[in-house]
Amino acid sequence: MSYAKDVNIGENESLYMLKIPHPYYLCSAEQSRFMDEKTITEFGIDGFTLMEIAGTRAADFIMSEIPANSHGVFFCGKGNNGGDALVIARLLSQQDFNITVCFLSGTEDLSPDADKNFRLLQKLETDIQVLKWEDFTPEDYDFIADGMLGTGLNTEVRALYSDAIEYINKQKAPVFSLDVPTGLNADTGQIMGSAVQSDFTLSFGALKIGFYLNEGFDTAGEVILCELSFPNKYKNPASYLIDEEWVDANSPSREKKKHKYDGGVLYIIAGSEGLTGAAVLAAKSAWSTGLGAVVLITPKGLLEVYEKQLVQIIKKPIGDHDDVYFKESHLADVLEVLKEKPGKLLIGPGIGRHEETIRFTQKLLTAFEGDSLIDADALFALSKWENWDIPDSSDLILTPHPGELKSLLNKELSNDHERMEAVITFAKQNGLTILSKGMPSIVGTESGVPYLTGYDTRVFSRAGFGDVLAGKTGAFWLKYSSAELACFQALLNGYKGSKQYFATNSGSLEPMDII
Ligand SMILES: NC(=O)C1=CN([C@@H]2O[C@H](COP(=O)(O)OP(=O)(O)OC[C@H]3O[C@@H](n4cnc5c(N)ncnc54)[C@H](O)[C@@H]3O)[C@@H](O)[C@H]2O)[C@H](O)CC1
Ligand SMILES: [K+]
Repeated sequence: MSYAKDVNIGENESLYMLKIPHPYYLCSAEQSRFMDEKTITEFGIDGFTLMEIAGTRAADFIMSEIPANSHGVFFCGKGNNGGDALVIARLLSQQDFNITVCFLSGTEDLSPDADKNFRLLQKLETDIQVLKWEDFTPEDYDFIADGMLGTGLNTEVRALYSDAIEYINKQKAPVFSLDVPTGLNADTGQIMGSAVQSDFTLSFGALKIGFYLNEGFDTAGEVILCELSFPNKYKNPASYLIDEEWVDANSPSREKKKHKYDGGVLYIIAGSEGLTGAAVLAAKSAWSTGLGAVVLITPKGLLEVYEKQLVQIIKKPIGDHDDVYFKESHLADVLEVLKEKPGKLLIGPGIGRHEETIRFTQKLLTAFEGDSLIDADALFALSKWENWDIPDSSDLILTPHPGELKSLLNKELSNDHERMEAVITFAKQNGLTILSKGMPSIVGTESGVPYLTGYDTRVFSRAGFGDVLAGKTGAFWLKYSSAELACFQALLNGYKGSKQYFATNSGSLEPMDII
């Protein structure tokens, strides 16, 4: 796509640059205001024109959803968010919609562009009903437009606004929020006292990051981007949305990477007595990507389990017949296996938390001079390790769930915005990639750029999905050589699998359903 931005995905991976189309840029309210202001003052498209474009795009979308002759009520604040609503009200009234406009803070104190649009509205010959919230009498409206507050929200919503929000949230009619659902913090996704529960959020100029954090996902409804005329040079996103289209476009084809992919082995150190299921799921999901060789390294006492369940997978038993978890005494033999062929290591699913296993894990990570994906119980071992001593030449992917992340950082994270900030800092400071599982899942990178999932990840919260994700991430890491792309592909693979499953099934999803 011609309007793509180059993003360097990290020094070690500077082989290629990620091309991410603008629809997947996520901005803060501040960045949104910055683009708006620069376009007006420096580039030279005035705010009134931007408002007309925003309103026109939004009106087109509403008309694609709502039949003409419908009756809509437009709730307007006194800022530019209200101005957007007034443009839409004017345009729809010209298309035979029946329009009621309701002002939350009167009409005396409107922003200059909102005021100009109010005057234009009054010039029309169409019959538009204008009133104040104090005089508002509920009717059966066919749809509701929320133009009360946008990126200008700066505190908890005040009275009158909160009353209107309460009214709107009780209605069955579809709600279109302009730019941001009123009451939602566009940066953190937190609800500022109360917020409009939208069916559609028509986001102007760029998607807001808050739609994907905390309560944002359940508040914003379906998000539609209405592009504005911001020059690309003013676009400086806070984050990016992980999307199939751009991820696939950035993933080198198998043919091109054939030598690397076919040459690499995914070594999996997983499983212990009572937790063999984790090893089975990780190995099966890695194998299902089409990877040439998956090697499961296991304590010898568990070999029988895997011989039955993992027919295609190469098994390397270590230690004695009665060993059912990894011990320090296994270290030399495991390192020998890891030297057999070039590849990457996935360590952690189901290895348990025995003292000896923790020491084994720490010593192995010190001695192994290769790339490692550290998951589950191996993350626990990492969090019990004051000063990690892992070779600088080893690239790392960490895949913690929220609890594991807290132990790793030794820090309380009270919400997803805090989690994102912590992931950004940790990945950058330690020069590694983190796939922080949760809703949203957040990929933190060496370069400091975070990437967010934009779909509902809650279906993956049951036991076993983490093992599947780890197996796929490890396999895609070999396939694409990029830690970031591996995380994106593994996340999207689960999403696609769940969509396929729910297309023909109902009820709950099992980890095996997405392998
Ligand atoms: N993205 C863009 O570039 C464009 C955005 N447009 C629209 O403009 C708004 C932002 O407009 P702004 O005037 O800055 O702010 P708001 O309309 O969101 O609100 C400001 C208004 O609200 C009062 N206020 C703030 N907090 C509260 C509160 N908690 N309770 C009650 N009232 C509050 C404040 O005092 C102000 O008076 C953006 O979202 C877009 O919709 C352009 O139209 C196109 C370009
Ligand atoms: K709004």
